[in-house]
Amino acid sequence: MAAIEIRNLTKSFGAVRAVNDVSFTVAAGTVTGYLGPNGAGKTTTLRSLLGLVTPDSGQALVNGRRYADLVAPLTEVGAVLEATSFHPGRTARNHLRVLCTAAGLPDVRADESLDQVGLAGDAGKRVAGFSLGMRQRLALATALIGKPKILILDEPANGLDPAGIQWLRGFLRFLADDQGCAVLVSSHVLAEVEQTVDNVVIIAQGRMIRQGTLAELTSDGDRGVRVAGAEVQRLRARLEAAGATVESPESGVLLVHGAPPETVGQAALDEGVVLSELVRRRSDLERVFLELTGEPADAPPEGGGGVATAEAVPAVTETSGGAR
Ligand SMILES: Nc1ncnc2c1ncn2[C@@H]1O[C@H](COP(=O)(O)OP(=O)(O)OP(=O)(O)O)[C@@H](O)[C@H]1O
Repeated sequence: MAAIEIRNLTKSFGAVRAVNDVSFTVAAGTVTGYLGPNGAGKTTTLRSLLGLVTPDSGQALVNGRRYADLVAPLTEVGAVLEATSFHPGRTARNHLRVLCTAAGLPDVRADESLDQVGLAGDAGKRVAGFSLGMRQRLALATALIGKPKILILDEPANGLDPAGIQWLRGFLRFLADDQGCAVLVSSHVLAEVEQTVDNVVIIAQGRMIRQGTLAELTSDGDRGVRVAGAEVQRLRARLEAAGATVESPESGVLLVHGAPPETVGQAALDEGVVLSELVRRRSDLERVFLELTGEPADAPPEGGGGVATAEAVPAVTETSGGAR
């Protein structure tokens, strides 16, 4: 039984079909990125898992049951939803202690959870003075209070600075690898999750477009081998004879499809051609994501309803071979 199971989930709000026949599972010890542009249906799916949205049809199950049927939900599932609100006058510690009391958990879990998310030094401070990033960490501490083995996180990186995002990546891997948790994390910013997740589920306009392992989703975007050098044209005939398709997008550059880098390198060696560059051009998840969601892959990121991308991550990653 999968820790998280979404089975043929469908939910409409009036005329808007927010989620349309979506199915996927998340296993213990893995992190799944739930990706899609704004309004894709991610939050509706996650809220269905937490019993906050009633599906029109299909199921959203945790440990094989509906959230409403869990006996001690906080010990099975922890969640961070968007726009989590806290009582501003309460300290972080008191906020969590209230939760401990309500859930029948020992008070000590409040400080332990704050420690886990790096807020131990802020336990006695009022939440009113917390930055957005600190609130996100507090929300995560809230999710962890019952030591659940399932984490459902809606855009948890919102408001975190680069160091905070780095910390979150490591923390999610720790939860999956060391604690055996099943982690489902939504995002519309690919760069936030692509270094963290094992599996990816992509939705757009309520429909699931693609799912698979990160490796599967990035390997099928092979964009050829780029080879450069003053005499590189001399390789063309040999490569074409080997069955490759060769383009020359600019002087001194060949783009080779249908041949691995080794074949291109061997051709250069055999012909005695000096190379200044030899790289396998491969799509990263971002390019795959943009293509799948119907956005022009080379377009700059849009604001508003578009897909956000991080400036630090180029739209095209060029690697010199090797599986990621
Ligand atoms: N309670 C609601 N009432 C009416 N429409 C809703 C409601 N919740 C979601 N929707 C609509 O359903 C669609 C999917 O929204 P949802 O919040 O699930 O998407 P999302 O992928 O989480 O987007 P975002 O990243 O912007 O939160 C959107 O068109 C949204 O306007």
